[in-house]
Amino acid sequence: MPLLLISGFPSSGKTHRATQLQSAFEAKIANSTDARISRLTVHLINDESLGLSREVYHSARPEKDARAAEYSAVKRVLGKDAVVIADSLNYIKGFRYQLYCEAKALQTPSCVVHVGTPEEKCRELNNTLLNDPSKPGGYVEEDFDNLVFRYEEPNGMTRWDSPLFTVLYDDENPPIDEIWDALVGSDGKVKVVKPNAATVLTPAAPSNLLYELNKTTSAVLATIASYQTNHPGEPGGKVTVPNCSVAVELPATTVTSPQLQRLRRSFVALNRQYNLEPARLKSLFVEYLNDEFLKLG
Ligand SMILES: Nc1ncnc2c1ncn2[C@@H]1O[C@H](COP(=O)(O)OP(=O)(O)OP(=O)(O)O)[C@@H](O)[C@H]1O
Repeated sequence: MPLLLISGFPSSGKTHRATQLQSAFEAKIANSTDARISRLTVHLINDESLGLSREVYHSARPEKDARAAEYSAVKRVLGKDAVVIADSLNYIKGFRYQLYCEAKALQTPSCVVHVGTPEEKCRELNNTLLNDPSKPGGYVEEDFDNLVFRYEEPNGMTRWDSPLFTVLYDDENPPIDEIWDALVGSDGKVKVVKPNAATVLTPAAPSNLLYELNKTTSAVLATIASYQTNHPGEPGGKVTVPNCSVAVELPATTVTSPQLQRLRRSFVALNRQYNLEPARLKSLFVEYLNDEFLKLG
């Protein structure tokens, strides 16, 4: 069932918002006369529920393990009659993308709540937590700075970060009804997301998937390179890709070959674990590029 991803700076108030949403959702479920809704439960997954300390963010390996723990915890409950609130930093775009794919593969909606507390306020809250051993949380300064530096802000223009709700520190409550509507639907209609051919998980990944991913994405880059060669000094433009229903929409700024290669590599890394339909690879990559180009302007 639906997935709500919370994302925000360290000590920004993510758990504060997650518990507000959890209580509000539980009240809606308790008051519903629709059996499809009244059987739902709300699962809050965060560092506390997973027994993780903030120290995991001090070095790469434990942090990676912590993310893997969150990922499996979300996956474990996602298919059940549950509304899952993933209340963690969720600061890496690729990680949010993977969770989005998990939800989509189960034909269930997802959305992102960005806790938009400014950095200086987060620092103040963080210092208060550090000085109060009776409360959980608080990051040592070096980890706090590092996490803020690496934070990849959600972008509502991308499919995996939308719908996106931003909650400011002074907002008394998040937009609960709108979020509920995005996840569960109004008027007792439980939402079902149309599966995307690309994200339906099939039992066994084709063994040549990595080969196909590399071949297809390289072919798309070759088409873009040839377009750029034929249109020197002209950024922007629409590139028709052979045998693909979607065209590449180049941004107004010039995209260099290393930039394109970087995007290609991240697409391959993100998707190599999914059993993607080879026929959909090309359009999926083009859609991914277009999403990324939108950010370049
Ligand atoms: N909007 C707010 N209004 C009042 N208090 C808040 C608000 N946001 C956060 N706080 C307080 O700030 C502290 C940190 O909040 P919280 O634990 O929710 O942050 P977090 O983002 O979940 O932290 P972490 O990054 O460690 O998971 C808590 O004491 C919380 O009560």
